[in-house]
Amino acid sequence: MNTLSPPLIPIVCGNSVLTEGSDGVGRTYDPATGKVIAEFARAGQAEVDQAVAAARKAFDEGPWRRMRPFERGRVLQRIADLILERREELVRKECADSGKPLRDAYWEVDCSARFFEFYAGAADKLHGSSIPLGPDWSDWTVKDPIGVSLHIIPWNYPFQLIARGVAPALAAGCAVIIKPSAETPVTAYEFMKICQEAELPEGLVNLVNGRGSVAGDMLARHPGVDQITFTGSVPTGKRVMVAAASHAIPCNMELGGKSPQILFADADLDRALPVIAGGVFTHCGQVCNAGTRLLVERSIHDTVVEKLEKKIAGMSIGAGIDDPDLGPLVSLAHKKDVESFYDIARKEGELILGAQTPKEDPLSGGAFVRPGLVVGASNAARVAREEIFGPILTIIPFDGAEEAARLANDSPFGLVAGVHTRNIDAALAMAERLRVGQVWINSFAVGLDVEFPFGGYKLSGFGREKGLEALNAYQQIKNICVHHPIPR
Ligand SMILES: NC(=O)C1=CN([C@@H]2O[C@H](COP(=O)(O)OP(=O)(O)OC[C@H]3O[C@@H](n4cnc5c(N)ncnc54)[C@H](O)[C@@H]3O)[C@@H](O)[C@H]2O)C=CC1
Repeated sequence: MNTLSPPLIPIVCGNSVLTEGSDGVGRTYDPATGKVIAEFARAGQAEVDQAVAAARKAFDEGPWRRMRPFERGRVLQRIADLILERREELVRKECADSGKPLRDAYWEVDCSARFFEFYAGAADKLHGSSIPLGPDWSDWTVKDPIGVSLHIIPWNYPFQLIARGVAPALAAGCAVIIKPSAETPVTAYEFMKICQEAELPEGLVNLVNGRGSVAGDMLARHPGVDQITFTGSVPTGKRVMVAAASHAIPCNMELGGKSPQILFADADLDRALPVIAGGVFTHCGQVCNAGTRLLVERSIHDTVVEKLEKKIAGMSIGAGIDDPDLGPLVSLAHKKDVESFYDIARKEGELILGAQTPKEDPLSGGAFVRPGLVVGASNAARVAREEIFGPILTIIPFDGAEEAARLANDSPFGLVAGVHTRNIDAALAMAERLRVGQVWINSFAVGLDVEFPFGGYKLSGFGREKGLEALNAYQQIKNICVHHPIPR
């Protein structure tokens, strides 16, 4: 055996582990070094059909949805425990595959365990309601699992986004198929091993690796799939919606954003600026809810730019495993896309720092970029409207709350927003006006945050993940109405 060959990640359909797929073999790279870390079997129609058949059988004939809900909860709790037992191994694998700094990978794995804990506790609390129709009638609702749920996962949080969707789907009684990003398939297979160890029924969770435009599209169109949860870009999300429409199934869409952080002059800058920087530079800006549009009250604009410039000039850049401030981007292809925005920024305003990585730079072999600030660009500029998915913060001044609200809402997206001020009345008034799915006041995307609903307005998508609201995507409501006249 050649011990130097990279490991091969299979497709898993029920109990069948397929090391070959009809769409050939893909490779995944460590973005810090450009080295291949694993190969994976790419699914075509045959494997997609097999995975859907396994999931269908598990849902239609298997024990899962007939189990008592608390027993389903116990299995989910076992998955949470196994994730925490394997924490170190998962963190290292995620670091190497996605490039994220060590502390972000710890967050990702811990958060994933929290999703399973949270929905373990929710499994036996999926109540219906009773509806009063008057004497001689009884009417109530029950919540049925929706069926086979497809999870199309992006590359930025490959493990956590599996947990975010799969945990509520399983709690609700569904069977699932996971389609990881071809950029980051490594920890999805680790998740399958955990499911096996937790003794999930055969076929309840299936793994289909492959290209989005091939395996992803085939899965989304497959008549055996009942629901889709998608996280990724707007153009791909629209393609998935068309595929879902071809067989009239519902989908949950989480499509990213260009989230505003509104900084009033009365804010405590020592508290606010680290939060603002964390909101944009975490995982090198490759976060759907990154706060990449900073709206600053004009009187403090120059001070804020100066302080942020100082902060980002001192940021360390390196391989995720060394836990730098900024790891590499996910791939060299994505680096090229992000770097194109440095040129756009120079045309639309002034780019502070953020130069392209020079050829002689020791980091130039990996997908590294330098963080940048853009000033002097308007809210209509591409750097203020498009999701760059890199470490670039666009800073725009405003005069008064009216203008701040107008600028914040003048975006095709509406995922989250941050408001930084000492005046809680002003913050709450602003929160009311913002057309976004979530408002952070004097904070931004902190904690393991599995408890509250998350999702966007406008192009950021629809449907809600996380919290108890997420369960709605995986259940359908059945109404039962009984006429039973009682002799009186
Ligand atoms: N909102 C978010 O959290 C994310 C947003 N993005 C944005 O998307 C941009 C491009 O990144 P990509 O990885 O190319 O994202 P993408 O949106 O193309 O891919 C997301 C997932 O969809 C799958 N996919 C692709 N085409 C498909 C199709 N026709 N049918 C079914 N599934 C399909 C991919 O294989 C992957 O698993 C990024 O630069 C970023 O702006 C990327 C990742 C996460």
